[in-house]
Amino acid sequence: MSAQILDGKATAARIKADLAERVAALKERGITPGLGTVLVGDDPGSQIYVAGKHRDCAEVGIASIRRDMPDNATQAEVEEVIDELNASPECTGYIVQLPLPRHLDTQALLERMDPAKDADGLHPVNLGRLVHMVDAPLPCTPHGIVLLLQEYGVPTKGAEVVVVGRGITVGRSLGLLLTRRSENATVTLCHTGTQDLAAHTRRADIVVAAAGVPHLITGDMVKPGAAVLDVGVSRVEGKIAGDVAPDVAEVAGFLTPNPGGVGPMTRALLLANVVEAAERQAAARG
Ligand SMILES: Nc1nc2c(c(=O)[nH]1)N[C@@H](CN(C=O)c1ccc(C(=O)N[C@@H](CCC(=O)O)C(=O)O)cc1)CN2
Repeated sequence: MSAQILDGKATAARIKADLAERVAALKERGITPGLGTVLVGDDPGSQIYVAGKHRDCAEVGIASIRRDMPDNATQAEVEEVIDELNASPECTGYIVQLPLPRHLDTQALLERMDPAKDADGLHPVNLGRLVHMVDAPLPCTPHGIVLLLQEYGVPTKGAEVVVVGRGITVGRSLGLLLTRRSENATVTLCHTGTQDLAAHTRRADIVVAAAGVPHLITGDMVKPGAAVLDVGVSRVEGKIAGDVAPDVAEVAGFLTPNPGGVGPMTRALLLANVVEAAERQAAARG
């Protein structure tokens, strides 16, 4: 048996085609959505992701605003850029690319952002809204995962989901999304303190691996027929290695490729947050 591929690239292309139409409609009303990115330092992965985000913007007609800063940028310098984007009428929404260099206070910078311009859905106000099940921009990777499961008819209602990794961009936020009444999954969040990871993953209908540990999830840790989503990205000898080992394809029922699975969905859902923010601003204008 070989798993059915959950094709994030193809699904993201459909989402982007729909967004391009919505952007065209906004432009007819004189509104051009703009995405800002704040990138500090020269982390190779972050450089690739930010470049991809701006390529996507060009594809759907969203204006790009890039603020690249050196690795030794100070907290005050990054705060100044955040203040500028908060005030900029051209910037509908923006992101601070993570991770930031260690000398910067990530939490303070995220909190300084205008929550109405938080295109990542990672501002504490927006995460708080998600906890309260109130409308807010959703974190991009978790949202992309939920849509990818829906696209391929993988049921979440009543499903046992094991998420490996408790980071805010994926694991913790995904737990919030999947336990909404609309998804109704039962979620176990595993992390470095989990005693017997395999005992959890073997029970799961859906496994989401977001630990950043190459080939952490192996075929013997997966229930036959389960859906396995590989979020982890490690660069080993210049090549991408996911958290999921190749032998999982022989056991799983559904599997995301990596690259080409969750990554493109993350980028598409970022654009969706920008377009939705622009539509909200247009509605407020009347
Ligand atoms: N502010 C944020 N920082 C980070 C986030 C995030 O959602 N917001 N998530 C990750 C990285 N990430 C988004 O920025 C991201 C990861 C992967 C991809 C992607 O398209 N990957 C491609 C492969 C690209 C390559 O490495 O060659 C794929 O999977 O096909 C996009 C965005 C951490 N930081």
